[in-house]
Amino acid sequence: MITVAEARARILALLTPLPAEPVALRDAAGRVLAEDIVARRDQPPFAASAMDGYAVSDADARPGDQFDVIGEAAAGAGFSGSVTLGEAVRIFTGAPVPAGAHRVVMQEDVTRDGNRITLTDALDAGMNIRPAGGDFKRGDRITAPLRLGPAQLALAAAMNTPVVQVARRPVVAIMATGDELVMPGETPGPDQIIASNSFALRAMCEAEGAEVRLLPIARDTRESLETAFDLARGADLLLTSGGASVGAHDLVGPVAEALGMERAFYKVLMRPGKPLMAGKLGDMVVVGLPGNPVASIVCAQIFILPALRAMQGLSGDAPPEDTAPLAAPVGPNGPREHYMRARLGPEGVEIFDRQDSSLLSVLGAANVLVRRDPHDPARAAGETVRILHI
Ligand SMILES: Nc1nc2c(c(=O)[nH]1)N[C@H]1C(S)=C(S)[C@@H](COP(=O)(O)OP(=O)(O)OC[C@H]3O[C@@H](n4cnc5c(N)ncnc54)[C@H](O)[C@@H]3O)O[C@H]1N2
Ligand code: MOO
Repeated sequence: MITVAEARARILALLTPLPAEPVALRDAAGRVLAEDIVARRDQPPFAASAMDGYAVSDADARPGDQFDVIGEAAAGAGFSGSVTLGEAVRIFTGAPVPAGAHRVVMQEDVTRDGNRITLTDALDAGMNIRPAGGDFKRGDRITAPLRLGPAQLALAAAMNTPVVQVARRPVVAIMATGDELVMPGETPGPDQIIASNSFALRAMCEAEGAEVRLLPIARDTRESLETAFDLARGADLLLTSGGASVGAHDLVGPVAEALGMERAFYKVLMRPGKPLMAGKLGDMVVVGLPGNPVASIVCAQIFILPALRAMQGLSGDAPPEDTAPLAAPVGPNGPREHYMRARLGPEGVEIFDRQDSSLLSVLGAANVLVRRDPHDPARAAGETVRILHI
């Protein structure tokens, strides 16, 4: 059996980075930038007022000083003349500061009588003027690769970029397998349960930028699995769940290999997730996730999310970790790297007693996974452990 790190490296080695495509900025939220965005202008393009008030030329005006208001500068409609000593221009936030003005006095600091204003308060240290190019300058860049969040989208817009080059979305086909499965809302037979894994997998993949195709449930027969593999054609990545173990009905690996899949590995030294399998079928990467719900979700967290990031040009490294003190002691770990369901609270991290990989209720109550090395010894309360936020 290979280690988790080795399995992740082998999956990454199967992947091909996705090509770039142009996308309208309004549709680019969450997409991964494939080419730098270059600012086409300075921001602000002119020295701009930071306040509603009066632009004056005397930067050192004192209480009692008076000015004649000679015009107005609004956002979008500046004042074309210039300001000299003893003069003021009524100005609003975002308006270009007129030539000759060196300070904007807040309107709260003056009284106005007709076209004459009198400074009533001592001036602030700041001039209330945003210099031209103070935010960014023409030629400044948003550097790829980078996932475009709200701040980056607004920055790209301000840089006057209507279209961006982003990595194509990975197309992920998800195939649940098993005679025991029916979809939520259907009526299960006496020996059946409701399929749940695809819902978590779909949500996780979509949150990572993928376009997901949910395939019909494949039954535990060669024919049904072959049909489902056929329906997966064209996907960049196929995720199967279930049928990965060693039972007589666990046919996913054998069918995939009969169809031509080259296997990269089968079985990983981890818990949950031991019967993980990966390979390549034509251009499609196939990852066979274990059927146990928690195992499939933990494997997606540890292997699939990094893979999707790597396909889009981001790092395929292990998910980021944090540390936290244990709220209660925990026994020694076995021979596999263990991802234990736990809850991080003010008292530290509480590892749940029940760690069976079928328990979705326990996973649902968890907000972290505690990652423990193989044969990690028993740990006392207060000792620091590594956690992954989920
Ligand atoms: N003799 C051995 N038996 C098992 C081993 C082993 O090493 N030797 N490994 C165990 C481990 S660990 C796991 S994990 C499971 C994985 O088995 P499969 O991937 O073949 O999964 P299934 O048998 O199809 O299902 C396991 C379990 O999960 C339920 N399931 C499956 N798919 C779904 C779904 N889409 N939604 C909800 N629940 C699902 C299924 O009904 C089973 O209860 O094998 C162990 N056995
Ligand atoms: O290791 Mo299996 O993936 O727990 O239940």
